[in-house]
Amino acid sequence: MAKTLYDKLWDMHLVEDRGDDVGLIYIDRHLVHEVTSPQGFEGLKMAGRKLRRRDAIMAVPDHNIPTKDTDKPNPDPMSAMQLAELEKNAKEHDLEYFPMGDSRQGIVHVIGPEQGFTLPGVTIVCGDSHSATHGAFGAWGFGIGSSEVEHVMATQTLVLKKAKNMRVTVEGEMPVGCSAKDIVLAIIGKIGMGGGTGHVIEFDGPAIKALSMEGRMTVCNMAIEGGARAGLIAPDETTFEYVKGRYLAPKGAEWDMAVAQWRTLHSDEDAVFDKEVVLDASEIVPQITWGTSPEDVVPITGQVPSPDSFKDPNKRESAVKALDYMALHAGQDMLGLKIDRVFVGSCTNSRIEDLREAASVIKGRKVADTVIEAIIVPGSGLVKEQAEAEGLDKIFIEAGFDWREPGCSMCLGMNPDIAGPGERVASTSNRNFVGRQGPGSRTHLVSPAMAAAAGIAGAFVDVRNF
Ligand SMILES: CC(C)[C@H](C(=O)O)[C@@H](O)C(=O)O
Ligand code: SF4
Repeated sequence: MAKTLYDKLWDMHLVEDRGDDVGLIYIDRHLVHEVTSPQGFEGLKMAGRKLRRRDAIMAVPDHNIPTKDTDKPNPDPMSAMQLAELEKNAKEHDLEYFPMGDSRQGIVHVIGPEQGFTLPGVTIVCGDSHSATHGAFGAWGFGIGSSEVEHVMATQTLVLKKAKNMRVTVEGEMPVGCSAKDIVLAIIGKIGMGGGTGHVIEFDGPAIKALSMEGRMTVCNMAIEGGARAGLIAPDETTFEYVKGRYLAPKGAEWDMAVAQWRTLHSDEDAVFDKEVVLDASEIVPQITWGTSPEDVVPITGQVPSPDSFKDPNKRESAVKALDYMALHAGQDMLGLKIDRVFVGSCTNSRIEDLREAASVIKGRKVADTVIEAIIVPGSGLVKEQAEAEGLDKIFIEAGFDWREPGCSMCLGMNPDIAGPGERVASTSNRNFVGRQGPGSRTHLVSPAMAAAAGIAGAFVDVRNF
């Protein structure tokens, strides 16, 4: 029977079929950060169990760390505790661990791929919802809860219910001024935040295949915001080229064997999907969110919708609340909306290509006087080094942007990088939930180019003619 890529990944990792689409699944890789791992390590200890495979874990601090004054003690005692706990556990279990200041340190979803820890065909989990990012490699990456973290540590397996298959095909060619972020925001705008519920989404089509690995990671990263359990893109030459030579990538004869196997990782021609969605990339306009859910998205040339335009009464009610929280009114133009802060970073948009995209807009210009702070936060120490080798840091600093150390930063209010109440942020992150970037903060999700342009103009502009 014809199989989808997800079917193949499921079958490859099925240890035991428990019937009714439930299976015991082998987990190849486990990424660990300071927020969701302490309970797992503690539980393991309490139960008197050992780590099943220490070599299957890569540990890194990212959420709770500051991105400046990193030589000073962490200002938040709770964060300091979590970080110390991670370090202690990493040492105790002799894990591959990249502490702050190590160039290999960064956001889990950036460093996994960078180190060749993320490979096509593997199952890769993390106590973190954006683990879908790794699907860009044709890896089955998904987020797990704290008790599952412990289960994986102890057994290297999970009992899972098989998800349904969904395919999002993006036809055509992406217009100039748009990037992967605009594609994925447009997809979420179309399918809604529940559109992928119960499904694994495979992204396919010429516009997806044309993306770099960085772009593919941006798309898969946000699969979860469309409700999906995971996002996938079949590996191809672009994937192999990215992976080749990385620290944990197979070498020599093993590389050739691996590539031969990876070439089989695609949906069969006649595979049937439970749900299919098709989009035309050439119709995509730079996207911007207006509300408090990633599905609340419009083209930059659009207006804030009226709550009355939603058929679903719950959606209508949440739109009223969102407009109130965001201090926007129905019919208002997105163009020209004034901003207070810029955040370029997060596991969605902090890779080298994202920084190049921002730099190309920023070059030779200055941050608007009205902007309180504009920060650019590389996803890892290696991204930072690469950006500096290309001189991007100079472009940012000369323009008045703050060039930071790697971490999750202003993506969420778990470290010193927060926006104040009522402040409007042009942000390249993935969630615009109420209070996400600090209590009362107002987030607008955009691409790196759009965020950079907003910083220069002091307001949202259409980067296509900026
Ligand atoms: C802190 C962590 C558990 C959380 C997640 O699971 O995604 C965070 O990374 C986020 O993006 O909200
Ligand atoms: S960058 Fe944001 S979305 Fe990504 S792992 Fe960190 S907090 Fe979560």
